[in-house]
Amino acid sequence: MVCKRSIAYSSSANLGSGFDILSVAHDAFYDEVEACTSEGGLRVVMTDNSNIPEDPTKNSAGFSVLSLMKDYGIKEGIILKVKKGIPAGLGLGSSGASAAAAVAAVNSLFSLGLSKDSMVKYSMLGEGAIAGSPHPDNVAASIFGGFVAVLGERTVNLNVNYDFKFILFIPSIEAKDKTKKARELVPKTVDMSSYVKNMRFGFSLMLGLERGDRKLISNGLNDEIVEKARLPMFPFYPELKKISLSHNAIGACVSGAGPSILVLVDHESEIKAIEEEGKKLIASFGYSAQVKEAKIAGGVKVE
Ligand SMILES: Nc1ncnc2c1ncn2[C@@H]1O[C@H](COP(=O)(O)OP(=O)(O)O)[C@@H](O)[C@H]1O
Ligand SMILES: N[C@@H](CCOP(=O)(O)O)C(=O)O
Repeated sequence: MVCKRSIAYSSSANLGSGFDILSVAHDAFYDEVEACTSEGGLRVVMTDNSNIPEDPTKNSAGFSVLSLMKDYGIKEGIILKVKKGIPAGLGLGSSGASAAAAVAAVNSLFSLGLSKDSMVKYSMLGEGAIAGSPHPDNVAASIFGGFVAVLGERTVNLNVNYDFKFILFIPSIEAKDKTKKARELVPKTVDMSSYVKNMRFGFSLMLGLERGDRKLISNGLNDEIVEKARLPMFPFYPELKKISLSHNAIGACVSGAGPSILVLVDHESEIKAIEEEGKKLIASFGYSAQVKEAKIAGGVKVE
């Protein structure tokens, strides 16, 4: 039996107006996957007591590897041992990280020579299997690391020239098939005024990161379309954003499809006040919340 072990970090996708395009990997949590050769077929073993399905067609890691095995004619059996470190269903790219780690481990186990873009392609198929439609942003961040923009079949890392860190508010809201449901709320058409506003936000964020311009980053962390359509899933978000900005956060946005909220802070921000008042606000809506500080993380690592 030959094995390869990989780890992939959590991520926050969309980053305001970058729905299915922008994402960032952070060191808040990570998943581990060990891929070992074995007897015929593919087996997925969840090595913790998470209630995540072990049926490979219903597991983001399993589905991605099944697609890889088919396309590369891999006849040998594989066992995927998935150790979840990223809580599922909370907007932290949990399903995406498992898929990314699994694809990277199998790529190394069979020396397939996949490019990072190819690993994104296969990992996002796993996302599609559980969220109803494949979205590449979480997996791209887990694979490439840092801030990424998924531009079709190619993912590009954004240059970041500003020193900040993240506060993640992680409410304990259980919602089965959360991202699938959230994606059903996204409008099929948008009006030109919202489209133009969102393009402005997206360009502002990317240019702000590149130029190290705090005001541009702050202006970029907004969204007129998807966050608004999904607001019932995280009703505390508008007030939480106001509190964060009142204590000089750089900006705040929904982490992926939520319910977690990502706040960017720096040396000018009153971090403790943001954390304490934000937690109190979420509690006033009837939810407890974990508050976790994090920094930008690197890409998937294979031992
Ligand atoms: N390997 C996996 N890791 C995490 N969730 C998985 C995995 N495979 C399937 N799932 C399912 O995907 C859902 C969580 O993914 P999703 O709704 O996209 O939320 P998030 O990506 O924010 O964790 C859960 O219903 C979970 O059972
Ligand atoms: N672009 C996707 C991102 C989903 O992120 P997750 O961490 O909530 O799975 C979407 O917004 O649907």
